[in-house]
Amino acid sequence: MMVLHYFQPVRGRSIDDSYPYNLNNKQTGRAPGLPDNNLLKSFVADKEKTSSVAKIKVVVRKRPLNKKELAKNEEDIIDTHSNSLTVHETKLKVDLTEYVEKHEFVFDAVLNEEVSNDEVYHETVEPIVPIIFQRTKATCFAYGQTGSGKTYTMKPLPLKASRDILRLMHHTYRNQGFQLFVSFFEIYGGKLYDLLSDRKKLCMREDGKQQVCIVGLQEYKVSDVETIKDLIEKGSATRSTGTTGANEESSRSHAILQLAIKRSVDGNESKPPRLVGKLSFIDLAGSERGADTTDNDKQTRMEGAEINKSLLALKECIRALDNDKSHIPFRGSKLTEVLRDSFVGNSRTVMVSCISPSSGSCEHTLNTLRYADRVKSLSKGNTSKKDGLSSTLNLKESTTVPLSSVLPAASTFEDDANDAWAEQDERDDFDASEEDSYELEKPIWKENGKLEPYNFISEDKIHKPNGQTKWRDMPKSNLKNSHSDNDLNVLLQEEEDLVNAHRKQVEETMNIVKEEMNLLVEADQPGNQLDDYVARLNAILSQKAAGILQLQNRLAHFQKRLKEHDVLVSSSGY
Ligand SMILES: Nc1ncnc2c1ncn2[C@@H]1O[C@H](COP(=O)(O)OP(=O)(O)OP(=O)(O)O)[C@@H](O)[C@H]1O
Repeated sequence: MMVLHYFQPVRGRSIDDSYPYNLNNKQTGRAPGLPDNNLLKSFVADKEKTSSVAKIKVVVRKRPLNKKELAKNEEDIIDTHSNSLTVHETKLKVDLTEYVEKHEFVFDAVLNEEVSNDEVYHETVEPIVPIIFQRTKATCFAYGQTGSGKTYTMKPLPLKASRDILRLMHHTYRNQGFQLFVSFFEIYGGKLYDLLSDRKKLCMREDGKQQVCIVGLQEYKVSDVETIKDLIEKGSATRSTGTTGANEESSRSHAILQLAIKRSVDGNESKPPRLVGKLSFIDLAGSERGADTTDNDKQTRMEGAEINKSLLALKECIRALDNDKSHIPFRGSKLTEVLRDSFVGNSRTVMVSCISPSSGSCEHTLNTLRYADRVKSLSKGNTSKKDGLSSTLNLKESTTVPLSSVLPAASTFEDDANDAWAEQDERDDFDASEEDSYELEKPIWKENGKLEPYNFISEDKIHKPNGQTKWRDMPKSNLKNSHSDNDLNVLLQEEEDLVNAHRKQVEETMNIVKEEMNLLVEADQPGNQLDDYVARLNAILSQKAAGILQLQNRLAHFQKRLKEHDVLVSSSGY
């Protein structure tokens, strides 16, 4: 079956389609660092252009074939066009002759192996930098199998973004009290560690408005690019890496680097500055690492299971949004709790799907592209068109809904916009009778050096409320939530097990078919033993039937579990 995917991009912007804020625009002839202020001002003032930045943008990046792949004579099976690509998958017919199945995908942008990291930045993050000053939270994350180029793609982006943020602060927004803060942490084995503070363990708390706060996370106030570079290098060196078959420097954790823009209230520097906007960069652990569960090493197996869980939870959140569910299971994993901001309110999300071009990675590449397709379909106002032969993994057009309209009581952009500068006051409205509430610690606020850790909330100084912001532990004790979320975790694992069992069954079927073909060839030979033929055919048919029955049972069990989960979720009031 030929699987065709026809999607129209929400907004297709070619590499050269410059907009007023293009600090490095060769066509303007201006040196980098000398932006055209009039153009910048008009751009920033122009709300329409700001809102034209797509809510979810999905970009695919294909890397070149690496030495290992070339040595194995693996072929490049991906053709890229301006914003579409074709995967040429080699398959076997029943008579064992080869044929090529073409899979076509269309995304907001497709970047081929010749595209530089500068161009990746231009296409992905550069358009969202100015709107961070407009009370927006934006997230950029890379997704893809181990060794597909996620880290290679993500690593340069924060530095480029902070360079542009600082330029805006020093030119367009000069003397307006904006400050830039950097933090960097990782999620490893379901736990959070501060990469800028000797991997100090962190914990998450949530306020009454479901705003997630990472307790103990060090934020550094920065005012120059060199310092940011040092911080990024320090954090990256601290990150957990290991070796997989595909990549010697494989990421075993999800790394999250955040650039927060804050502003002092009424120019009063003694008060803690308030958050204006935030840009988060997430380098996800390899999606294929989750499948590393057969590894002999227990540690690696556990890591694989954890990564699996978080990537499945991410998929589940996307599916819940897609299916118009009122309950979005953000609490399925630490990753989705952290990513929550990316999906609610006035947020922008850029997903870069990294793919390997090699024939040996075809299955993983198709999985990555289907995942990207799914995320793309969530885009507000998406006008996806699909061929009648679309894969079942594609989404129904009618299910495309604005993300903010399906979310629970998380704060919306409208809330923020109405009272952005009074965010602190809003938090004070949190019900003081809540148990486990905490006071916001006064910031450790020094101006004597260029690198200033700004400890938003220090774990060891948390104490009971006396009128300031209250925080509480992530509501594990909330039976209603924890019940359905624990159940969800089990369900996520069962879903993955089902898909793996299905995959295995298909592989077994292929082997059986080969055996059958041989048997038929032998049956046509003169002097063939009929008894032997009958016995072997019998065995083959029994093996086929047993495989199908086993998969049917597993499927029936999973369907039952899905129903139970839905009942549980609806009975818990979501
Ligand atoms: N577009 C590219 N151009 C040139 N080399 C690339 C490109 N993308 C990736 N590479 C190289 O491929 C290798 C694997 O890339 P990378 O470490 O970024 O993969 P990854 O997806 O982050 O893997 P993991 O999930 O295991 O951490 C690296 O040596 C990197 O330099």
